[in-house]
Amino acid sequence: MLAFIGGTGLTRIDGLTLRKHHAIGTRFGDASAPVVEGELNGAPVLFLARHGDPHVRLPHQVNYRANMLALKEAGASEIVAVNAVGGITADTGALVVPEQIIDYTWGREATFFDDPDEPLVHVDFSWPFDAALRGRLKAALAASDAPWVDGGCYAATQGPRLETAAEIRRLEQDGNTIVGMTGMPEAVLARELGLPYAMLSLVVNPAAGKADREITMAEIEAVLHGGMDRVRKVLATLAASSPTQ
Ligand SMILES: CSC[C@H]1O[C@H](OP(=O)(O)O)[C@H](O)[C@@H]1O
Ligand code: HPA
Repeated sequence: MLAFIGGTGLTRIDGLTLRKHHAIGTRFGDASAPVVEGELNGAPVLFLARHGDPHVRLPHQVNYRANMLALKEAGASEIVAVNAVGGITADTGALVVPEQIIDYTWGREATFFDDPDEPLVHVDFSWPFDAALRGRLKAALAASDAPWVDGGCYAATQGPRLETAAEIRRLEQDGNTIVGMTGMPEAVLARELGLPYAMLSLVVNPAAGKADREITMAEIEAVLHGGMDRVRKVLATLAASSPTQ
């Protein structure tokens, strides 16, 4: 089943008809919220609120391993993760389907291979996002009237504070185009579980130093409101066009 992870501004999906809740405890603890199973645009889907419902867990407090395992146990066969991001070179309001990711987080539980008695696998992560799933996501975006960007690199920072202007300059020199706090270890855990994973990122503010003003939650929330409505439409188009599994 196609699964969605919603982040800031996407704690629930309007239009998702509820079938059941999976309250799954994993060997790593509980997921942020029960996994919702339902129907979106006539298609079966799963949904998980990354930060909980209501949104209570900060990015460094999310139990990413429990979230990903709970989705797999609920029947996820592929995952589209939605993120709010700052724009380094991408414009505010744009939807981005990144092609690469760089991990600047620290101290997070970032692997399932933590048991010395179990065989260790060094997963290939050259191309962190699934090409076929990205392709279907891009087709859904092309059918929408939303401005969107194909490609770019997501910088995963530790948070919960926003970055300094100097940090953003460094991230830009590294080749990053957008910045958020949750892409890692989520993306690599999906890879370790063998789940195709792609990200749909909404640019909610110019990254630090990219506009001549401070970043305020009020400006972010103003963009989130309309932006997540566009995201919901894209997800509904994607669900309806996805092979049922
Ligand atoms: C200023 S909002 C920061 C918050 O929003 C993003 O969350 P998510 O990726 O779950 O949409 C960002 O990573 C931070 O957690
Ligand atoms: N930086 C990091 N994460 C974010 C930002 C940002 O500017 N905006 C939304 N999430």
